[in-house]
Amino acid sequence: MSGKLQIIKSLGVFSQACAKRLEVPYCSRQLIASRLLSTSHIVYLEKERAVAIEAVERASRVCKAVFKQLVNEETLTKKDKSPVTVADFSAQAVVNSVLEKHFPNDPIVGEEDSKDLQGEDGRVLRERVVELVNTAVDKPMSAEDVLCAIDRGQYEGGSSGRHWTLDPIDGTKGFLRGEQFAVCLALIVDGQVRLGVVGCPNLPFDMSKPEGDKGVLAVAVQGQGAFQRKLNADSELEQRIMVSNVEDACNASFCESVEAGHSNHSDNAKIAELLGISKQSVRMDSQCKYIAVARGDADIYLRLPVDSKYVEKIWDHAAGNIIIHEAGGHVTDINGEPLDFSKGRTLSANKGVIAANSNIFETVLAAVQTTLANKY
Ligand SMILES: Nc1ncnc2c1ncn2[C@@H]1O[C@H](COP(=O)(O)O)[C@@H](OP(=O)(O)O)[C@H]1O
Ligand SMILES: [Mg+2]
Ligand SMILES: [Mg+2]
Ligand SMILES: [Mg+2]
Repeated sequence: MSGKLQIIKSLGVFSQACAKRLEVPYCSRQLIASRLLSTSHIVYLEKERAVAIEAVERASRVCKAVFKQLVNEETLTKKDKSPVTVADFSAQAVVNSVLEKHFPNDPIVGEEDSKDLQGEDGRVLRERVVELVNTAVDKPMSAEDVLCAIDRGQYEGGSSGRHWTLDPIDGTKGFLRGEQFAVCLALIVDGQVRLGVVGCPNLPFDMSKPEGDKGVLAVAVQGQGAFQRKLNADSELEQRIMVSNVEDACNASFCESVEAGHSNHSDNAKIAELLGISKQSVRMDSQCKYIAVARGDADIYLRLPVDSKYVEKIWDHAAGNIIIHEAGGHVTDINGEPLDFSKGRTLSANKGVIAANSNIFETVLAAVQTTLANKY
């Protein structure tokens, strides 16, 4: 099939799928299609999008099941890190085996590895993980299969070809507290993030109804906008999400990590003061912060370095990064540089992260640079 024919064929399916999501009338669909035909960088990842959603939904179910058991056994405050580790490993095995089934040649940069599950020392943990994984996959997996699936995440990443990056539970501490955490999966092609899916099991679907339905799945493909749907719901209906349109930074609200060790709360506060922000920051774990900005619940996400040594990991930012961009916002590091996902497993070319709606981004960046002048 010629390149052009392939594009047209893809667009046919794209507009059907897109129309389902957007619920736009046919004439608007034609407009979308003609706009896409006139651009030179059409990215069409319908299968990848569907598979990534399935993988994230399955893994999110496993995480919720682990948490329910913790609560039921009243072990949440007593246990050490191992229950989380069980969920982390299980979620990574589930996502990686879904990816392997559909894209056997795609390498994966995943946060976890199977070291702690090996040998006699890892037996108890391993058995628990194998049991959990088998509640979430179609074909039974042996212990060896599970360890292998986890270790498919050892890819070194880089600037050429395509690979996935996975954070099976982002916001481990939030997960343990029963607060926000996220299952985050992204596809990187030639160093650029092209697709991101973030499952947020504890995030209210509608922030104006904090006690209402919880569980959000946010998804974006480059050039196709950002959407949210209910996580693990019967309906696949999607709503387009957009960043806020706040124009004056002093009216903005910002979010930051709960953990002061992950983002510098005192520098964040100085920046807020410089911008004339009077609203209290919203503290939240995980890439749920990116989703909060992408759908306008908050206007700014600040992740300022705590020390000069820490290097951010690609799985902590890839999915959130594309969702913000596709929702109409901006993301850079503290120097105004785009996050560079082509350097391997880490964001070694970047320091810190700033995300905001496009209206106020430059003002926020200027305040960050004034506050941090020569610090890093
Ligand atoms: N010193 C540090 N600075 C910034 N991020 C850090 C950090 N130490 C750990 N992290 C990362 O912060 C992530 C959580 O971010 P947040 O505070 O926004 O919830 C962790 O992801 P995991 O929970 O997946 O391990 C971890 O990768
Ligand atoms: Mg993480
Ligand atoms: Mg993690
Ligand atoms: Mg971790």
